[in-house]
Amino acid sequence: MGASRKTLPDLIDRLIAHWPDELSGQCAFEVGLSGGVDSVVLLDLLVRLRLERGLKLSAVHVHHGLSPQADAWAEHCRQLCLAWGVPLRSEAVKVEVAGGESLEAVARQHRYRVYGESSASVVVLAHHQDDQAETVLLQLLRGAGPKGVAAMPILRRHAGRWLWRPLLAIPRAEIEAYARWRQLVWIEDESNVDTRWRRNLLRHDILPLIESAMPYYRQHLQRAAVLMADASAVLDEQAEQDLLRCRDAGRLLVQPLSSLSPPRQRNMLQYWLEGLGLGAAAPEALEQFRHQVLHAAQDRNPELLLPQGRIFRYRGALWPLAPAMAPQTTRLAAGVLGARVVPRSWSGELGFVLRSGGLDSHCLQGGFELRVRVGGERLAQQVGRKPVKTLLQEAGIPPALREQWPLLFLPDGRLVAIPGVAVSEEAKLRDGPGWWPEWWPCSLPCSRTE
Ligand SMILES: Nc1ncnc2c1ncn2[C@@H]1O[C@H](COP(=O)(O)OP(=O)(O)OP(=O)(O)O)[C@@H](O)[C@H]1O
Repeated sequence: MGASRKTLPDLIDRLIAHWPDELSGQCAFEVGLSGGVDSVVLLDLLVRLRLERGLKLSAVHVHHGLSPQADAWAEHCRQLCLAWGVPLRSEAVKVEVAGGESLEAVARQHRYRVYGESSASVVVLAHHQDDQAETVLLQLLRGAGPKGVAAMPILRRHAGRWLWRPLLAIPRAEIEAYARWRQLVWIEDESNVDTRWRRNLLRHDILPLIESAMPYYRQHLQRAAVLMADASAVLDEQAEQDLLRCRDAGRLLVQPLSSLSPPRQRNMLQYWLEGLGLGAAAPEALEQFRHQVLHAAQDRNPELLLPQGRIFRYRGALWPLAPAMAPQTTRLAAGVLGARVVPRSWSGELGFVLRSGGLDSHCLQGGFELRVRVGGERLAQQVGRKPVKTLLQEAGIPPALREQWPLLFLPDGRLVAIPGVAVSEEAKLRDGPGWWPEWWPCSLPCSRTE
């Protein structure tokens, strides 16, 4: 095509003009470098800006080992980075598929994990406007809701760093023209022409037809994505507010849920599920469950099976249940008071809130232990010592969760609390608020801290 600098608007100006304010103080940037034209262009642009912007630039290549060309890509990235003086992190990953996941999805999970291990504060990816348009359409064709159709944001947080896609408003054709103008060298991905993949089918057979009638379809789909991102954010805010009314520690109360309109019930349930980390439910299955939760007879315990666990109704509340984890006795230091921790080997999260009837902080000073019930334990109450089993039953804890419910012991072997259920009369603070231990069964894997 032979575009010259005069006829080709320099992408670098666009990059500078749209540099996000959020990144103004950041200097360590790591480019996700596949070796394909998009990420080679992105790296070239940032190399050109390196001095002017004072960037500490590096790149990361994830070696999936899936394609016959995988070694060639890795080598190409190595040579390119050597020539441009860019430190390269090359990470080999083993892509193994289990239980219905696609190879691409697992490879992507590995990539994002590797991005999350970057020492840079900003990871930069080369998705462009055509990628975005394809993603929006694919999400619609899969029957996605606002969150899916919102597709990729230009900037978002990922594992404590920024994930930035500065080329998202640039069409593929402009990126390729730039690459030719700069005489860059890249590797073509042979799988990009295989129209057995839905994305490629869209790219090669369907979108050219759409373009002939609607040349601005990319911008319009990008606009739709931005509108959907707003809609999705508003729905999340609504769900947060509704959860405040319905959530009771780790469970969801059916009574306040039933007072919401059906769309708000669905929205809040979906949002709650996303936060639990048990995997997503198909909207049809969730709707059926919602209906059963509201209408099934009191002696029934309707449940919703999820990829990594289940949700069930028990005595007027919805409970999440992750697969049993064989909890082990776990020592925790007093430093966790006021924080939330996910103890290793326990599928749940422990937290402490200050409230009347809570534990005296003095008795927790030397730390404490979480232990699983072995049977016969008793907790001091106003009148005598009550069996732990009875207290769990009275608190409405479902049988399946009682076996995994933690008991809080002091190092000297005294039982002082059943988190979320009761504290010992002997360890209670009498004058003023003390530490009330709370237990949220089921937890987000990302918040695992102990
Ligand atoms: N092997 C890789 N190593 C490092 N970064 C990569 C690799 N593959 C892709 N990337 C980064 O991700 C960008 C998008 O690549 P690609 O379109 O292949 O990914 P995708 O799977 O379609 O998108 P997503 O990452 O959103 O799932 C690339 O331009 C590059 O910045």
